[in-house]
Amino acid sequence: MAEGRIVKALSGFYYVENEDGIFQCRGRGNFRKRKITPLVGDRVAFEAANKTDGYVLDVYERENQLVRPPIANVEQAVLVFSTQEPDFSPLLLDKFLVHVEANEIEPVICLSKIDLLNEQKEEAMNEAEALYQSLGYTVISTSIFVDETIKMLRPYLSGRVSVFAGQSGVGKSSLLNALKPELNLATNQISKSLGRGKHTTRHVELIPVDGGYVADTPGFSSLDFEGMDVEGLTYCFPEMRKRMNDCKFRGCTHINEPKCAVKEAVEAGTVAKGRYNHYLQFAEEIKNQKRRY
Ligand SMILES: Nc1nc2c(ncn2[C@@H]2O[C@H](COP(=O)(O)OP(=O)(O)OP(=O)(O)O)[C@@H](O)[C@H]2O)c(=O)[nH]1
Ligand SMILES: [Zn+2]
Repeated sequence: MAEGRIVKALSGFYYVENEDGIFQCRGRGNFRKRKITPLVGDRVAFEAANKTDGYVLDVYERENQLVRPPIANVEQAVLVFSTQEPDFSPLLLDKFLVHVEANEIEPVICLSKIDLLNEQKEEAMNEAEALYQSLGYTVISTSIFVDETIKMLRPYLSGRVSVFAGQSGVGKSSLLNALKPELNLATNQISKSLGRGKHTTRHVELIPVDGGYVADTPGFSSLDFEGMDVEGLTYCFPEMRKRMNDCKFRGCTHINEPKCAVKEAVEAGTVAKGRYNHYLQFAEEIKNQKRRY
């Protein structure tokens, strides 16, 4: 018996990679009966029939699982946010960070298209960079036209499974192409709709990049707060997590409670007001979601 990782699933085959190569495998082991669907990213036990084919026998327990796209065991999300075209959105970045934290995935914030910066914008981006770094997040600034910035990103991809995430047009495919030119992914909206088209179903594939794997499809295609409560939301903000024992009440949601350390820190300016306001907005969204069900 051997072990490996599913890097592609297509037409009933699982492509399992390990140090001996890639094996085209069928599932064996009553997966349907056991209600297990092997996913791309799964670590599996398999039996090689020869040097190229085999059978998946068992799926190891998952660290996590994204739904759209379906990928298991994602360790890192590269959150791509362009400084311009489209404009940087702190609200959306905070939303992505919450989703990443909730899934126990390590975020890397990538501020893209820095070649488009003007002086005024540059100042705002430097402030954003300082804020997110102060929260403990890794922030990298990139431009596909500046090789050194792409080089900065490479070490973060090594030895782990990553997805790129971020709104349309921020340059996710362009970055992947810059990291691995032979990928030749279509970039920009127009060439994409002419190319693969809407009606071709895409499969997810893990691509080896710099000693790690990157999904060829962006992660986190939906950002609703389904399944999250407000207390869970507080844990997705590092500045609140850090202060959770400082509030008067256990399980403080930092909204209306008296003697709240988070609200005091916002007043004192040691917790960013913008982040706190986003928190309030997400908490409201969660409450409204509950009311609907
Ligand atoms: N100036 C500049 N333009 C860039 C950069 N990266 C990407 N672009 C351009 O931004 C546009 C969108 O890039 P894509 O890579 O298709 O963006 P995406 O995030 O993959 O978009 P979706 O697939 O729609 O989610 C393209 O026209 C790219 O050429 C950059 O670093 N600098
Ligand atoms: Zn509090």
